[in-house]
Amino acid sequence: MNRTPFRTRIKFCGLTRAGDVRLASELGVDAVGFVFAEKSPRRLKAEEARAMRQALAPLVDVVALFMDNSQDEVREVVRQVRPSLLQFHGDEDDAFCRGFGVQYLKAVPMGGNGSREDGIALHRRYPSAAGFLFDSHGGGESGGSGRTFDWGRLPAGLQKPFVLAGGLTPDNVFQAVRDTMPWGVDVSSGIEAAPGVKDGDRMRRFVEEVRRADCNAD
Ligand SMILES: O=C(O)c1ccccc1NCC(=O)[C@H](O)[C@H](O)COP(=O)(O)O
Repeated sequence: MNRTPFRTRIKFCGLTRAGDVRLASELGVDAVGFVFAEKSPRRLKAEEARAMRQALAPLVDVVALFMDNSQDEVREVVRQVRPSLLQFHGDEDDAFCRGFGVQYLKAVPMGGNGSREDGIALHRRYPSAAGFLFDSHGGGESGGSGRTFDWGRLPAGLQKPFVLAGGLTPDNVFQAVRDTMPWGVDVSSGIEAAPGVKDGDRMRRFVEEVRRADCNAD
């Protein structure tokens, strides 16, 4: 039985309820994402995220997600929530993203008819990034859309880990992992009953399907 070279990491994003945070931990996800982007229906206040952090089991990371938030807003979330990773979804540059003393992922818009991103150019633009998150939004648009993009447009020449996002569900994530072999996968809408309200059965099935893809157990 051939296996993927490593265990595909899983990030559940846009959690707003402590019970969903606890269940995500127990299902074995690697990270939960708290959204602080202003336009998001899943947006949290720093103190809400800090409180929800208490529901996390050990060995599960917190990712704080921003979209062109101010430096003060990011600093306040870092102070209160203590995320292990930041995710920047807007037009933030490398100098801004690395300015908080926390590793970061840069979200890369793959929606619209933009030209295929060049991996080398991405590394030059974001030399401090720990990795990239390729998502289905267009430039300047929010994430959490529930839409996929053409995975064949993922850039070549990437030297850093990448996370695949955008419209993943329990029904397509097996193929997404097999087709793209990402470092990790990220999901929000695909495990929801409503924006910010996660569905336990969809959460469980999503994790099972990623594990099945890793074991290549067709
Ligand atoms: O999730 C949001 O509401 C959101 C709002 C503004 C900027 C980014 C946002 N989410 C970014 C994420 O990492 C999502 O998990 C990602 O876009 C995938 O979302 P989905 O297609 O719903 O699985």
